[in-house]
Amino acid sequence: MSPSYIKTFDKEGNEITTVGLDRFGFDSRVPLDVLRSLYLRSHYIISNNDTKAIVNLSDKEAEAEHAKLSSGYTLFQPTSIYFPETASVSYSTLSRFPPVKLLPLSQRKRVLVTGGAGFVGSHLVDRLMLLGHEVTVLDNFFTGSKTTVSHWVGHPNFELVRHDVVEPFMIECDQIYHLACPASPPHYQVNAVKTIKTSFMGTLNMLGLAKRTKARFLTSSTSEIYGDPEVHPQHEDYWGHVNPIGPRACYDEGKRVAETLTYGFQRQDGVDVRVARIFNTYGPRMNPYDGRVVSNFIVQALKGEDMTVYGDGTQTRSFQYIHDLIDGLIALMGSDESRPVNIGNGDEFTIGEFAELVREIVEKVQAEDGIPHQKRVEIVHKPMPTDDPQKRRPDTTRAKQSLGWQPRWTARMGIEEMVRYYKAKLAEGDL
Ligand SMILES: O=c1ccn([C@@H]2O[C@H](COP(=O)(O)OP(=O)(O)O[C@H]3OC[C@@H](O)[C@H](O)[C@H]3O)[C@@H](O)[C@H]2O)c(=O)[nH]1
Repeated sequence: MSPSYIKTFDKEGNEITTVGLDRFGFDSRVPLDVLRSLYLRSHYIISNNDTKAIVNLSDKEAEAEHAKLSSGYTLFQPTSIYFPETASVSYSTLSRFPPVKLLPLSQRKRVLVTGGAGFVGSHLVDRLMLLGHEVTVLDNFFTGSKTTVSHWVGHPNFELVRHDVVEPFMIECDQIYHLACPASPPHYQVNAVKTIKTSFMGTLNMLGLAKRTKARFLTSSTSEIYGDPEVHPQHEDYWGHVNPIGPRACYDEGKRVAETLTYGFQRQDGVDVRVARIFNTYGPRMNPYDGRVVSNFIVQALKGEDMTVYGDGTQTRSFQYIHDLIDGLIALMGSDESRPVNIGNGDEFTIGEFAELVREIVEKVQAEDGIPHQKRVEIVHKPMPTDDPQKRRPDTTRAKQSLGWQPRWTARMGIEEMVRYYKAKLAEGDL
């Protein structure tokens, strides 16, 4: 079956054609097709596993394939041509940028996104750009990549700056989304001192900037501030259960002190703050070697390798799709809610169950694309990492009451889209 038949339905069974919300006098909705056209490039859209057949599509055929998924937006695609004989890629710049809203100056915000070239940041940048804002991305490219936002380079509303937030940065802006920090346990543990320095000094610098410019400041906190929780599900008034000297502490405690700093600046200096506690999130543009569970499982299953469950697989997580998170972040920034808000999906899985779900979805997508069934991949067990939380599920009552926000994407729908994204990267030789 070709991707043209992909339809995405929300938890109530209604088709999802737009993402974003109409809240607080601000309509942040954009068509899903437009977003997809930014992360599923034309040669990524494939209908079989024969790499030569894919790359030999003429431009017109490739556009037609792509149009099935992102109807009407092929004009705005960069053409990246893969040459299998030499394993090289030829990139072109966009001939035209996707149309962005023409906002009156009074509504157009100057938005700074730290970590804007990361997984979450790049999806936020896509939204803010399409909505007509002026966006500056700060990134040191430690875990982020220029390719995630390269489709906006050259646009008059967009600026990309290589900068590490541990150093001060000056700019005039109206809003700051502070996302900069490695988020995957193997990445944030590889240089623990740098991680805590980023959380502390990076947040200090950005709060200083918010104080000077009177910008509204949103910091990306995490479910990890609850540690290995004794309260389930986790609501925002729970203070958490964190090992302050364990290998995860650089991140958990770093984010906790970032929250403390944020509310210090609010009380002391009147800075207008927002705190999003983000639960496990996945989606396209996650680095395939990021090391977190969703990307690991999908890439392993696609490559026919053993899927690695840590421990006995009875620990739980609740996974949210990237578009739901971005809806929540934009709604929170626009709202009057200055208390911390959990942004996450309440659908909880044991990691063992989740491995089986991912395996089943990968097999389904492969069958639809005519890939002959090979040997079923095995699920194997590896040692449990130290201090790995045993359970995690957000209580999102506050997000519902204060933001009118609830997640719409089911794990099945989100994983299926992410499988297609990685499958295409694999076919291109990019995995
Ligand atoms: O290959 C793998 C990877 C991970 N896992 C397990 O899957 C669970 C989830 O692990 P992840 O690494 O994806 O994420 P964690 O929940 O441990 O941490 C995450 O929490 C929320 C965010 O702030 C961060 O993105 C990240 O720190 C853990 O129990 C982990 O042990 C596997 O079983 N196999």
